[in-house]
Amino acid sequence: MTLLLGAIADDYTGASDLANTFTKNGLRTVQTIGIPDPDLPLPDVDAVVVSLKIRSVAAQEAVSAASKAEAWLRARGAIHVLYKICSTFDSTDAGNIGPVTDALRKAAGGPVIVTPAFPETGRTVYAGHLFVNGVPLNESPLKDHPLNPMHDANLVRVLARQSAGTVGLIDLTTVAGGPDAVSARLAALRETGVTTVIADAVFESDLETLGAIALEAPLSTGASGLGLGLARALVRSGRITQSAQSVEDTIGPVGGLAAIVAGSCSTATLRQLAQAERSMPVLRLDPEKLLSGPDELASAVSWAGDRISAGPVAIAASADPQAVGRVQARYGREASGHAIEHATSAIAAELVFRGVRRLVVAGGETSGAAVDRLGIPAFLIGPEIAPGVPVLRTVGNTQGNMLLALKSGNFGGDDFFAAALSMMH
Ligand SMILES: Nc1ncnc2c1ncn2[C@@H]1O[C@H](COP(=O)(O)OP(=O)(O)O)[C@@H](O)[C@H]1O
Ligand SMILES: O=C(O)[C@@H](O)C(=O)COP(=O)(O)O
Repeated sequence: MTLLLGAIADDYTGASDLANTFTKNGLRTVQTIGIPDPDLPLPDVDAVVVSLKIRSVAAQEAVSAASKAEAWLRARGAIHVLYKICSTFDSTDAGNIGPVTDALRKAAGGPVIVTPAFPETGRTVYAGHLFVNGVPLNESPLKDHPLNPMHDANLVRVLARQSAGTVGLIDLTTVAGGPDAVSARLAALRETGVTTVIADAVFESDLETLGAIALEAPLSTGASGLGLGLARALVRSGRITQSAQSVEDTIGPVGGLAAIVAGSCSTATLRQLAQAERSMPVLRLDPEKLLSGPDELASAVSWAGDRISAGPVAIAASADPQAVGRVQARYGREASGHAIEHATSAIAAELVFRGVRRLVVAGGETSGAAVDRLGIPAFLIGPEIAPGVPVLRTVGNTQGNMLLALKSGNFGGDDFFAAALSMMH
């Protein structure tokens, strides 16, 4: 397999978001789960997004996994590698955006452009500060994230705390000045020893400028907005010779039963579950019971078994910040997160065992755990359900063709679940 653009995503929902962006912008793209087995039958593509589950692991583990993925992508011809992070910069002072970018930039030089801007979903960066739907990051729902609550909107500061290098800023005026202005600013920052730059971006045109400059370097770090800029720059460069196949042709119906499993506690997911309750059976798991033994899991599977042949069902661990806080106070943040991911992934696997072939999973970590448990090695990218969330078709899994949607916690409108199921046949 040869490719032009490589990406390493720090979680699986983020990977499907980026793969969707690449596809929409003209690149034939496949999403792999980790480094694929050499025997896995993958189509010819322009871009591969290697999905890792490294957003919330120890920094050294993240660096090691990302470095191996980068070596694999470069060995297959990637002229540029994008380290795909969350558009809400999900991380802690221990990492992992800084440590992974530092490790990958060692071979790549710098300064490396970093921007989580993704205007289509309301993520903009101005004066180095991240806004989520017009609200500073630290005032947005991300302040209550169960694993990485974000308390500082100043990304230069946030990245500096988790980076061994020196972090600078390319401001919006410079970006609006176009590629030459950005290049000149990068050269000036390089002279002063800056290794990594947060780049402002408010409009897609800003990301086109940044993508064009980033593509001239071996590495960048960002969300789907930067992915859009890179993809468009690559298409403009004339190096993409075949048009991306119509996404509807890529997938096709799979039949089977349908279900939703949710572990995301994001505001958007909570609203979507409330809306789903009006049209389908929704089981709210009791996290305390989930954490204290196998009974809650078994009764969830039996609840679904009684209903699922009549139509889609949803099973959710999701809870509001107060309830999440109570669980975390009792069991610890990481321990409760992992235990609930374990439970939701076990439920997803049981549902698939009972005939579910169309599965929507809400939550990044939740999706990672479920996809790993199902042993899915790769996905083809189908039509977009909502910005950042495509229909995915499995490749190389033992259960036969399945359709999945991996929904990032904060993505999708209130009717997302019904919209997703209506596109997955
Ligand atoms: N009721 C709950 N109490 C505490 N933690 C929970 C609860 N429900 C889910 N979680 C955990 O919260 C985390 C949500 O993260 P994730 O799946 O990445 O969602 P998002 O995409 O919204 O960030 C997971 O680790 C999940 O297991
Ligand atoms: O960039 C984004 O916002 C998404 O692609 C993403 O990574 C979201 O992560 P989760 O909300 O944890 O799914």
